[in-house]
Amino acid sequence: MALRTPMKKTQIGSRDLLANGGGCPVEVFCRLRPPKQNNNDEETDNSSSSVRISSSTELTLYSSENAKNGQIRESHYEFSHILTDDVSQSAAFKELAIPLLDDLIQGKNSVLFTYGITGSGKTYTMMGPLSNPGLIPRSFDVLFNSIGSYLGKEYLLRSDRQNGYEIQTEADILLERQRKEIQMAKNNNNQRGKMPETTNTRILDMTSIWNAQLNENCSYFVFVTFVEIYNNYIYDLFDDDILNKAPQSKQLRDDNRGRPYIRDVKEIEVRSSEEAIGLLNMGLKRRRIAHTQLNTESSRSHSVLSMRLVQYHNDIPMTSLTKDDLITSTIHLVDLAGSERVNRAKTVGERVKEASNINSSLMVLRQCFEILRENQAQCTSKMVPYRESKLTSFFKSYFDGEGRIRMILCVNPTADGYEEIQHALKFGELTKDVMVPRALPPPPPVPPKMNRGHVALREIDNQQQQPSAPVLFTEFNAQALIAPFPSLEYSLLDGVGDDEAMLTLEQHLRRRIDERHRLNILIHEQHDYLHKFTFELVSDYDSTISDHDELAKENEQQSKAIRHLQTRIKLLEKSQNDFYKTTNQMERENKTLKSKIEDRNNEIKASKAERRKDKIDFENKLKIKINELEQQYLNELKTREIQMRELERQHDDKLNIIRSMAATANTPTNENVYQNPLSVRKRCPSEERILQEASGQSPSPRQAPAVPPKRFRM
Ligand SMILES: Nc1ncnc2c1ncn2[C@@H]1O[C@H](COP(=O)(O)OP(=O)(O)OP(=O)(O)O)[C@@H](O)[C@H]1O
Repeated sequence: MALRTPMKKTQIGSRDLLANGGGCPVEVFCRLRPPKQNNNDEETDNSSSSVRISSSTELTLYSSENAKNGQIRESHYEFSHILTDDVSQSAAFKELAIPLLDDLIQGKNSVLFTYGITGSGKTYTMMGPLSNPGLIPRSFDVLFNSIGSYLGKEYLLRSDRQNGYEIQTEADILLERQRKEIQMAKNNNNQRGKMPETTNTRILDMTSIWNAQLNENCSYFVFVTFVEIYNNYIYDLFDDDILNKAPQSKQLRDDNRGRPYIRDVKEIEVRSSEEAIGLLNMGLKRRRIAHTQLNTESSRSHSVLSMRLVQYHNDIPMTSLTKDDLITSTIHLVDLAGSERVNRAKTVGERVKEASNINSSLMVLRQCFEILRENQAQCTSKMVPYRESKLTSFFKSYFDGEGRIRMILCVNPTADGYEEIQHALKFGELTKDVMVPRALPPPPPVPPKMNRGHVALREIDNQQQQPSAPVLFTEFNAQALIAPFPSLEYSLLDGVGDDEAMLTLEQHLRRRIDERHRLNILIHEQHDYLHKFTFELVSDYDSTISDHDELAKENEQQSKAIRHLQTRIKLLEKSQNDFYKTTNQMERENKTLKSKIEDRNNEIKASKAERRKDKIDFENKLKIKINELEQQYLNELKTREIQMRELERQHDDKLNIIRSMAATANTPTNENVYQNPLSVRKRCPSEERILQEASGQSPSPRQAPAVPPKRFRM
């Protein structure tokens, strides 16, 4: 049984491989960002440095501000290749990613980092805008242009979430398909009414890779994972959990071959580049939402997109396909967080913690490269501190030769300060000098020749195998090795010279030779079995040890957390006691205040009752007074009436006198004189006055009766 996954054990020893000429350098590319077109751009104004390219691999950095001694500062750097600011996205992709995709199809692994200060163009290089896509979208395009016609049966493979794949039965495949269809229907329902996202404006890369390893007789499967490392915690961007206010971080584990993987990470099979980009956009959207919820910045985290290609030879019938027949290869595309220092970014509070976490993880990356370089240059074996950050722990096996490492150093010469650029360039140059063991090519994806009998046998084998039994050990046959070997029959030597005896001797010797040959093969086979068995045992042992270490670490961390929590509980208990005391005190004060309020309320009630009584007294007095006044007025009114009547009567009298006088005046004078002696008598003064009034003369004004004004007392 062949172990066909292209994995090289880390325990083999990177130094041995390097010593045997199996090393290859970390490739570092420098990509310069063009200045912004806008002339008012602040970045251009603040420029304190400039870059001059001397050749396709060398550049010089100048400072536009003089150093203390008055000299212009300059420093010189060399890289694997320099991509000037006029290099297009498509050209950059061809230079940086096509060789890695070629490796991927050949079953080899690789990792590509973008490193640089914030705003230097890392995300532009990785993702790019829709109209000018970067490495990730183009990689998906080109991968599917190349292997799209040879995709294997959908859902045949499923990630076991432990860095491997399970082979699904027909029933599982059907179930999975139904599950996905239901999910899609749900999504469509949710999407109904919403504006569709505009993905149709994306420019597609039509490049396709052909290489000798692209075997048309193979079936290919593409899986994707997308995670971010933020504050030294790993979060799965495909996990719905990421949208929670407190998303769960994922743990790193070593698989049974010593390769680190993210436990329980969601690995999704994709069938086209559109599907992959859709997923990627969903991940980025979730990342933005999660960071908005947590009030953090997404550019302060490292993001890792992993594309995994799984292949197997079509000659292997699906029913007898096993995990060992699968060849897996991966490209990790890593967009590192900005490498600026805390002071430069003017960070405060939570941001300082973020910045120092970023700095420390980038610092550990730098230290790993530094120590690797030192170990290689001086033949020392200093321990490389991979485990000090999640980023380096995850890529540990790459430093030991699991695959090719490339780094793109992004630089914005017109905006970033001289020292910051110098820092980044120095890191790039240091990295370039590091050698990593060359990844061993995987065995070609050609299946062992099997006839129908073999296949049938294999299926019977599969049925008989206990799932938990170590497969290789069951194949070890010690009995066969100690089976009796035909001994040399010396009696046959007696007949030497006789043709027949010679023939018998020859046959006997041939049998012995054949038997020896068969035994040799058997020994080799058994040796191989034992070797692999031991290898698996060692791997198991290593992973158990690393699990144990991890658990011990976790245990220690949890004990620390428990101690911390106990201290907090004590503090909380103390403050709770204080709180109780204060509450009791306040309750007492509250009671006193309540009784005071009650007294006051009683006083208020009494005073209200008194007032009400006063009011009633007053109203009664008022009524009496009003009655008195009414009586007084009525009396006065009566007096006036009497006076008026008197006046009226006097008036009538006067009128009568006037009438009689008028009647006297109209009769003949003599007769009247004789008949009415009054007509000649002298008139009294009142008659005189009445006469005057009647003849139109104004009488002297009469005095109004002097009535004093009445005053009312209430
Ligand atoms: N090669 C380039 N050509 C044109 N524009 C570029 C290039 N590189 C970067 N830019 C522009 O520069 C700006 C900043 O780039 P980008 O967001 O990629 O920086 P970054 O290094 O990823 O920053 P951060 O660390 O904050 O994520 C963007 O507007 C981008 O469009």
